[in-house]
Parts: sequence; structure tokens; C-alpha cells
Amino acid sequence: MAAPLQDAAPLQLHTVEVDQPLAAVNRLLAGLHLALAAAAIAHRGVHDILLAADLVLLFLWLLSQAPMLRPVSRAAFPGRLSRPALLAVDVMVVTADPDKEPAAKVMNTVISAMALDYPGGRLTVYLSDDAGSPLTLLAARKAYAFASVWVPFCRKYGVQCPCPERFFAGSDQLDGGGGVDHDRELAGDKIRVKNMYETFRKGIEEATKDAALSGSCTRAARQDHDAHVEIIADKQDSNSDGDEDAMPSLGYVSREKRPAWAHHFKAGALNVLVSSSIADRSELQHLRVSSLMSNAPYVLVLDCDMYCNTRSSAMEAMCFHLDSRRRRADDLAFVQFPQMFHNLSGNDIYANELRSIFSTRWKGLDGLRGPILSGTGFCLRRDAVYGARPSSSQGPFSSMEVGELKTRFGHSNGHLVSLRRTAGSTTGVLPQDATLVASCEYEMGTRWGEEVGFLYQSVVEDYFTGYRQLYCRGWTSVYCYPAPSRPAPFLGSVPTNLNDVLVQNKRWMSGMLAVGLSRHCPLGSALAVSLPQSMGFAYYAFMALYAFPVLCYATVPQLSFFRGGATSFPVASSLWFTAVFVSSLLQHLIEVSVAKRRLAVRTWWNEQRFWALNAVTGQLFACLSVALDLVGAGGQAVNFDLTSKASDHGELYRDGVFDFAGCSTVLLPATTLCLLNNAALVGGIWKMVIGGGRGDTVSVELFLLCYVAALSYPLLQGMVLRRDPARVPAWITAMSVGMAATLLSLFG
Ligand SMILES: O=c1ccn([C@@H]2O[C@H](COP(=O)(O)OP(=O)(O)O[C@H]3O[C@H](CO)[C@@H](O)[C@H](O)[C@H]3O)[C@@H](O)[C@H]2O)c(=O)[nH]1
Ligand SMILES: [Mn+2]
Repeated sequence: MAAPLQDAAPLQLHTVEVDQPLAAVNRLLAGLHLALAAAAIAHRGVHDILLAADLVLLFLWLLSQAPMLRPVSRAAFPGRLSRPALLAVDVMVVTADPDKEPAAKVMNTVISAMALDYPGGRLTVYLSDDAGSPLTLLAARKAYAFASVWVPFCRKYGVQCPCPERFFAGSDQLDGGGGVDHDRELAGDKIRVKNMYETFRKGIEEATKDAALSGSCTRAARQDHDAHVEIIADKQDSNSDGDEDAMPSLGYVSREKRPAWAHHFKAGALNVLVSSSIADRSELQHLRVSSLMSNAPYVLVLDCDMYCNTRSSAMEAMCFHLDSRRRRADDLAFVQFPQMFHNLSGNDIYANELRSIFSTRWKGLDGLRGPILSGTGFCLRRDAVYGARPSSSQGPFSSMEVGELKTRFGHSNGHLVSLRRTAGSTTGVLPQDATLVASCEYEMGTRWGEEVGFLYQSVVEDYFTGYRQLYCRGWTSVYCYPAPSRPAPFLGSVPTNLNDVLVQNKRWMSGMLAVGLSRHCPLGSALAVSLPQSMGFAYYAFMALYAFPVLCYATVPQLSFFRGGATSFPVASSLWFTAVFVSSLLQHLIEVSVAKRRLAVRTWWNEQRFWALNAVTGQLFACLSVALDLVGAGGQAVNFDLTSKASDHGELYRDGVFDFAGCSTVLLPATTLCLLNNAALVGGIWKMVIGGGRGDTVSVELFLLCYVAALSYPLLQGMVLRRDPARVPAWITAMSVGMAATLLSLFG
């Protein structure tokens, strides 16, 4: 006889599988490479700076292998979740600059989040606007009005992509299987909603042109404004819909900013959201009686350009968070989704896809204790980021003295009450607390940014918070990468000109190197988080050090070849060097091929080229600015330069042509080294021809110089051959010529 239903074991909410064949291949390749590299270093013979370069390369390579040893993949089954058991989620969207982050795009992200497949009464979307722009606030009100049509439409027809811009541009197949009447209704609804979207979009476009709106948000005003917190909801809309069908609430939060106060960039904005999102609940209570009031135990963080591309991600995250059958169910801090991008070029010359991170290494780190927190597209347990430990997570702050709570979290009574509240219960918070917690002074004398919330010490707040605040306290995480047949859960935009890409990389690299060189160096926490995990973290902390070996390999062999003197590669070492070189290229090629079935060789070449370029630009400048900071001469050296999302379609980037327009000094070392390499190549060969051959002792150098020439060809082209406006700026070319000539005359 069949067992009664209630006795059946609960259905599995997710699965995890170790990719054993890949793990075996990775381990084999790593073993081989390690043996070759050790032999090459042992046979080096010459003890010069290239030996130091090799040792740094070997160190970074070792760190980079830890996340390759145990790749896993996961699947989630949101259909098996019990909807009444779902816990509340607060979605947090952050924006900071109405010029670089156009309102229409930000609102698409907001609307897509409101349309996630989740009970509306348990979903609240907060928009943090660091600029305090009246345009953004107006756009948010309009977005709410449009969402009150869009969200029911998505629910009714099971729309897959909840981002309206994307939906109307694409080919989402809606459920037309309900008969003629249903089809007719669907077609009619689609046209009606599309027209409303057009009106909404045009309304925002017009508002953008309105001088009164944009004029009031000057550069100075963005850094100097009051706090403004507003719950955007239509009064008539606060009907008594069921919790499932209710409209999600939308909150607008612009924290106070003053020039004299450090505002800690995105981490500061998130901390205000985390605390104000609790205080605001009292207002919600008045406005939306039908909502289930909760101290949302989970937060989903989204950058303003990262719209939801499927509706299921919040549910998928809950498959992990709410699974009581997990081996250690209570230590899961966050579910990370990959960053994927909607405007990637087929020929991704800037390696914008971040393949190594999101398609390769995060899957490997997931096989250890979880991927690195990646800034956007993650669903996090609120108490974890408050600084609780997993073991004490059942009411972690309930036993703390009020005085102690105030020193940690600040003086908002509403916030303190919320800390002691269990999820799902209501609060009677004073509405003015919302602006209190968004004020500059609120965090003064508290532990926010140091022990509580997102941490301030690094501009790469995601990396540092995940590692220090979560992993070091014993939390774990999972990586939720979509199956090949499934659409991307979130899609963002990548920068489409070289300068933006390099400046972004400089920020990431300097933020991570600053962590690596601080007392929080990940290698020091091997005991807390396991050795392979700490190596995985340390790889990113020290990645900027690639600048040193690449700089060496772009100058020493060049100068010695040009001189035609003693080679840096004696015969005994040249064979080993070649073997290591080939093995590293092969390892990279296999890594790319596993991640990408199509066009792997092109991706491999683009990544090789960008790696070398980034090492002597973004990474080199990161090393310099961190060094300046360390000796106290940095000032504002490490800053959060916002990436522009205003131009989606860089035509040159799409066509695989480097866009050098607006390049700053960050490019200078690269162009100088490119010229040096080519001059050395020509000069060296010329000397060989007139002076007679030097046989095979120079063959490694000749090969290296040719490889560098091939890698840096777009730079040469940009300086010498191109005439279009996006070529390398003339002043950079002129300075590079001067510097390369100086180097050759001094050392050549
Ligand atoms: O003072 C600030 C600065 C930035 N942001 C927001 O932070 C987000 C990320 O900024 P962006 O310029 O897009 O930086 P990216 O380099 O593209 O972001 C990556 O790197 C950041 C760390 O440097 C992470 O926070 C991001 O999640 C990650 O996608 C954007 O929505 C910004 O509006 C703020 O809210 N306030
Ligand atoms: Mn971004």
C-alpha cells in the first residue's frame, strides 16, 4: 500500500554534483605544470630579475589552482517550494549618478525586480539613490505606476523575462494555449501594456530633458543633500489583495550626503538600505494593510544595471536557504548568481565576460565553501551581514544589552527593535527613524562598516565583506549557475571603451590588493576558512602583482635582444622555459574550451591579450596607488570611479576594434612597452643581420618578442596606422615614443 502523503520525505529542492572528469583533468594539468615550472626554475642558471618574475608567476599560478580542483554544478527546483512557507525578501537596487546610469535603465531593473515570481506581500524593492536626484525620484514614481500594470501582466501570462525593455524587444513566447478567447485577450493585453510602456519610457525621456529637474542635481548637489526616504505606493492601490497577489512595495532612499563626511560608496549605501528598510516598515503598514509585515530575513542586492532576466531567481535562492535537509542548513549566508551581460560583443576584446571568474573559478570555489561575494545578484541572509555567527543565528542579538546594541548598530530604536524581532512579526517604529538611519551622523561611533554591515575598508566591498564578514565567521555560500539550456538569471552591462575597462580593473585590483597587504590578508586566515579556500581568495588579493612579471618580460628580454649581448635564456634553460610557456598556454586553452563550446580559440586569444594589457595598465596602477596609500601619500588614490552604463552599443567594441578614445595615462605604460618591443625587435634583427647570426641562444628571446608584438599589435595599430577619432590619443603616442626612446638609449 502506498504510504500516506504526509509521511513522504519532502522533495529535494536542489542537487549538487562534483564534475569528476573535469576535476581529474584539472589536477593532472596542474601537476604537470608544477613539475615543469619547478624544473625550469631549477635550470634557470642566470639569477637575474627574470627569476624573481618567474617566482611571482609561480606563486600566483599556485593560488589560482586551488579553485580548479573540485568544480561543482547545482540545480534548483523552485516548483517544489511551498509558497506559503516562503520568507520575505527585500530587493536592494543601488544607483549613484543619473548621467552615467540613465534613469530609464535603472527603472527597468526596479520594475524587473518587482515582477519577480514571489508572493507580492513578501517582496519589497528599495532603490538607493546616492545622487539624490529629483529625476530618479520622479522616474521611480512613474515606474511604480507602470509596474502596477506590468506585474499583474507578468503573473497572468507567465512572462519569462520580467524586464519590460528586454521583453518588448525580444521574443518571449507567452502562454497562448488557452483557446481563441485567451489568445485574443493576450494579444490585446500585450498591445495595451506595450503602449503603456512606451508612454512610461517617453515620460522619462522628457523628464531627462527637463532642465529644471536635471539642473538641480549638479555635481555639488550630489555630494551635499538631505536624506529623503519615501515609500512609493498608490494609495488607492493599497487594497486588500491576498498576500500572493499583492503589489510589491517600492521604497526610495536617498541618504544624506555632506562633503565633509566619508560616505563609503556602495557599501555605505547598502548599509543605509539594510537599516532603513527595517525602519520603513511602519510606513508600509499604514500604506499597505494587505502586506504581510516582516523584517525581511533575506536581501537580494542588484546593481542598477543588473536587471532580472528570469522571474525565478528569488525562488531559486530560497531552494537553498529554506532547505532544512542541507547538511549544515544553518550556515548558508548567501546564494550567488553569476554576473552575465547583455551587451557583450561576440568578439569580446576587453575580456568583459569575466569568464575565468563566473564560468570557471566560482564553480570551483563552490566545491570548497562557496564563491566570492560578487557585488550584485546575490541573495543574502540579513543576520549574517549584521555580524552574527552561524551557530548563534537563532536570535543572535536577543541576549545583547541595549547599550552594547547601540554601540554596534546606532541609536535608532526602530532598528534595535527590529534586531530582536523574529521574522514575520510587525514593528511600531517611528517614521522619522527612516531619515535618522539615513543621516551622515548616524554611523558615528558605531560599528557599521567595521563589524556590522558591508565593510568599508576596501573599495571592492563585496570581496572584502564576503571574505571577512561572512567566511571568516564560519558562513558558507552556494553558486547558482544556470544550466546551459536556461537563460541568464540577471543581465548587466559592460563598459564598451578601453579606458572605462582599465579604470574599472584598476579599482578592483587596488581594492583587492589593499586587502591582501592589510592585516586581513586571506592567507592568514587559512585555519578559519581552509587552505584551498584562503588560496582562492588570496589569488584575487594578489592578482595585481601580475604587473611585476609582465613588466619584466616586456623589458628585460627586449633590451637584451636589442643590445645583441648576453641572453637571459641560456641554452639549458630555454627548453624548460618553452615547455612551461606551452603548458601554461595549453592549460588556459583547455580552461576556456571547457567553459565555452564555441569560438574557444578566439576567446583564448582575447583573454591572453587582455591579461597582458591589464597587467601593465590597471594592475600596475593599482600597485602604485596601493603603495602610495601604504606610505600615507595616497590621498584619494583609491577611489570608486563609477562605470558608465550610458552607451550600451559601443560600435567599435561590437566590431572587435579597440576604442582608445578618452584614454588616460593609465594606457601609457602599455603603449610605451609596445613601442619598445617593436623597436627592439627591428633593431635586434638588424644587428643580427649585419653582425652575423648568434645562433639558437637568442631563439627564446626572438620568440618572446614576436609573441609580445602579436599581443600588442592593436596598440601599434592605434598609435601608428589608425586615423579615426578612436585611435590612441596623440599625446599618449608622443609620450610613449619619448619614453621608449629614453629606455633604449639608457639600457639598450
Ligand atoms: O558611491 C557609490 C558608488 C557606486 N554605487 C553603485 O554601485 C554599483 C556598482 O558600481 P559600478 O560603477 O557599476 O561598478 P562595477 O565595477 O561595474 O561593479 C562591480 O564592482 C563593484 C566593486 O568595486 C561591485 O560593488 C559591483 O557589484 C560589481 O558589479 C552601481 O549600481 C552604482 O550605482 C553606489 O550606489 N554608490
Ligand atoms: Mn557595473
